[in-house]
Amino acid sequence: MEPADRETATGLPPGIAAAREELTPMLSQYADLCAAHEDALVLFQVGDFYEAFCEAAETVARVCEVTLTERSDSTGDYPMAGIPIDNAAPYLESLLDAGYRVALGDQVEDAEQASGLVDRAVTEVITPGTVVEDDLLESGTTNYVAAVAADGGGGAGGGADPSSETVGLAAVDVSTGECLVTSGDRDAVAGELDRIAPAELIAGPDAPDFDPADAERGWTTHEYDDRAFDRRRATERLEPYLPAPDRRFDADAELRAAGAVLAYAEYTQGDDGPLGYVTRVRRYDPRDRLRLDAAAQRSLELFENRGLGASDTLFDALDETNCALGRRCLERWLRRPLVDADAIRSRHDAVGELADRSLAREGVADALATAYDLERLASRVSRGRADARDLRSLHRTLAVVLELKATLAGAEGERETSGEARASGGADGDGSTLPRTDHLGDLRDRLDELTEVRDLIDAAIAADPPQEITEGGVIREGFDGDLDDLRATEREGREWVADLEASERERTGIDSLSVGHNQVHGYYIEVTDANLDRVPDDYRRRQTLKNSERYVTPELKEREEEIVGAAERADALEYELFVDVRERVAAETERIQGLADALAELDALTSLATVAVEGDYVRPELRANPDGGVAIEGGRHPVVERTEDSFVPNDADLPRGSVAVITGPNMSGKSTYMRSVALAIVLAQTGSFVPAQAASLPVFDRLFTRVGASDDIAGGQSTFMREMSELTEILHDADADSLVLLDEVGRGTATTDGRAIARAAAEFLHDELGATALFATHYHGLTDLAEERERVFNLHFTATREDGDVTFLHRVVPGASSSSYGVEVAELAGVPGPVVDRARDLVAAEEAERGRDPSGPEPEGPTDEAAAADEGGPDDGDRDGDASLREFLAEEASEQRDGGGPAAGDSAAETPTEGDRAQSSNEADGEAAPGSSPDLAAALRDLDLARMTPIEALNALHDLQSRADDDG
Ligand SMILES: Nc1ncnc2c1ncn2[C@@H]1O[C@H](COP(=O)(O)OP(=O)(O)OP(=O)(O)O)[C@@H](O)[C@H]1O
Repeated sequence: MEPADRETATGLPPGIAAAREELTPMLSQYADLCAAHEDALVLFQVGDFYEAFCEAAETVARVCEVTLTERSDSTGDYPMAGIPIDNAAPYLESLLDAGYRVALGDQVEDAEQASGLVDRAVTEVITPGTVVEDDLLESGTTNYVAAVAADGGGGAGGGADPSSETVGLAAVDVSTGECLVTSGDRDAVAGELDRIAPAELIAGPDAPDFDPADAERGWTTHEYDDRAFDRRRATERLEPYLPAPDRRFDADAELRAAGAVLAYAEYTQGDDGPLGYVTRVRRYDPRDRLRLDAAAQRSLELFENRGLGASDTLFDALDETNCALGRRCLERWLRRPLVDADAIRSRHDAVGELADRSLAREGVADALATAYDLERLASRVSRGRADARDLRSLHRTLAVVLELKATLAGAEGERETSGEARASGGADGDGSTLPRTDHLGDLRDRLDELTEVRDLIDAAIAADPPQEITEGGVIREGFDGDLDDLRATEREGREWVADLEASERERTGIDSLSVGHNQVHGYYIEVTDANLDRVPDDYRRRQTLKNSERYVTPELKEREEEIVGAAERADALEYELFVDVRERVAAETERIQGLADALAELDALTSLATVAVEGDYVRPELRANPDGGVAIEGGRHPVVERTEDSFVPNDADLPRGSVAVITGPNMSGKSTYMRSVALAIVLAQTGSFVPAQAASLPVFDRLFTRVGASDDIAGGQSTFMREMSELTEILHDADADSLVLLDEVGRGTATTDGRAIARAAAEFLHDELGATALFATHYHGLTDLAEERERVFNLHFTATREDGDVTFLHRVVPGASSSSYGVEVAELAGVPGPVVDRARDLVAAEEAERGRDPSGPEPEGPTDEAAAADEGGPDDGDRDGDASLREFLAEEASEQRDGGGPAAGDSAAETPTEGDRAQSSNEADGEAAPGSSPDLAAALRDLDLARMTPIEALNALHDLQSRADDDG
């Protein structure tokens, strides 16, 4: 959106401002609301429509694709555009998507009762982070608005020392009332923001810049009234939410962020005072959870998958939840796996119990599937936005609680027998009652039946009420005596009218006489012209039609007034009674939210149990010894196994603090293997079972991943620089309680530099940090680290060649790979024979060159040769120089990127230039083969392999092949 466009559409549109003095009272009211909401586009209720005027109208017409019309009054003509209130959601969504905040200027008094201009006020400001409308929200995901504030150190322009700075972060989900508060240094808070993934971020005056320049961060950032971040104001703001707020937080920055985010939330909800349903303002410490930053979440494809289908994520593999509450809970759990071993075991207990007892599990799942979104219902009730149908939904969900309790019910004695059942293997068939574990037992206790609320709704609200709450039919008969009397009067009156036709026909002898009703004249008696002579004296003419006359009688008039009066009073009374019932339910918001939490957890656990059973997962044993490592038997990748016909399980045995260097051909399964190990950790610490035959796992505090540049391209932003800054972060922050995954680190630069960086990083991880690490690499020279370092060992993947076909076994085996198979893989992919032959020659030439000229581009050093000698594999020469086709070309490409000059770190004097290299190769080759025509060779050299995805590389090879065919 153009800034100019935003300026004229939000706040007071210039066209209205220009005419401000002459405006009619209604447009003047519009102008006032616009002026009070400078950062929002005001939609102004006029009857059944939301209207906007002048420049704002133009924006609404364009964004919502509605017609731009004109409003003309005595003061002039104004462009106008409107959207129907009944079906506003899709239009509001378009405005939000276009980056607008929308203030709803609603009529706040009954138009019929208003004397003069109807009063209007902004009842809600809809913003991406604070929407509460179900139509605009995804049911299974949380929607946070967050605020950041900073104490000490350097703020945005402060220039002081950022290391002494504490950044406070508060996030609130306005649709459910959840509010989280934490603090840390800049990086920690940036990590938390990635985890929370707010839809909107508001920044305090001194907050560091967390602008999502990085396209992967989806939130919009904007400034909000600085005063909201003031310590005193924030304290006052927080008082209704939690007593003595200044003693509840660890840092002023937390308190100020929390005060500001709630001020903003209140503002968007119409500035009507504290939000009664925000009852759970919780402070947390990020260190109490497994820390997974955005890079780890992304590369492990927890919630997003760029390569495969969008639904091929870990979350999708785990999501067998039955209701929106459970889905959001599971998402929260997966974003913040636990680090407390007892808490993890407790979840495993519950999952195990639910997994063991299929009938009970299915019973729980079926019951939960009928539960409504209690959290959002509770917040609607509390905000006074719930209608009678919402209360009925609440009632139905409370009935589910009874069912669940019955399913989970366990007599006290049964818990004792459960110990025996588990000890004896626990396979007790089914039909036995849950719960046997403390965790499920506690959950059952937390399932608050809320009997009073259920009974109240049942007694008060009609079984199938209309959506509208002002037009009657909402309150059940028998709930209120006065209402019943009024409805009886109305009913009797209508019955009297219904009988009137028959009695008047009899009295007058007019068989065609009829009784009817219309909006304008009310009840009438209609007589055709042919019978007018028989009309009695007490009939008063009301209306003359073409062939008939309509009459009333004094009694009919009286009855009509009685009926209308009773109906109006009954409707008004119903509304009052409804509001009263809603307020009484709202008084129990906290209990309803407590129940919602319990249902959500139960659903998440049931989902994990279902996945465990259906996916053949095993309960991981948590290492009691804090120094224990990872031991997985027959581990699988939970997402890849769903897309591969035959997934090959692999073992993993990683002592604590060890570094596994993993080599093997492209596509052999290195990345998949490393991720399987990391995902087992994430799953286990989330409380899930893991896809393996057996697993014994430690509890890690942090999980870091760094995947090669080509695997992580996001909108062209992946650069070697970024790769290095992520590596820096890992080397800075990882420790003995971290699991680190490094996938082809260093491949975004020249080979010499890349392998040097990879080696140095591996050494540092091992020597200085003691982190447990998996390190996949094509730099075979790295494998000799195993000889030099105590806790470094090699693993590799192999391929077999049979009848010219290479088959990837996807099986991990100890030791270093003997070949990178780069050229073979190229051949397999269909690269033309002459290109493959030429590549082999180039490999050989490079090795020969290194052998001849010790001052040439840096070989791996003596350690490489030692390893090669030890290994004695079939392709020892390969290992020495990392001379796969791919790397050679990558080196070429990176040199070319650097302007055709020597790669960084190489000696300028001794590195051949691009031209030299091409020439010498041609000379070495003698006659140019068809495939090595200068064009083709140049095209091959031009390929920027370090920046290509495998598919792009294959396509490029395909093109080259076609060209070679043409040449040939
Ligand atoms: N254990 C396995 N069982 C079956 N198929 C597997 C297994 N591991 C990997 N694969 C398949 O092989 C493909 C390539 O695996 P992966 O990306 O892990 O290879 P890689 O060795 O990391 O490749 P590169 O070095 O090119 O990055 C996967 O997409 C998957 O389809």
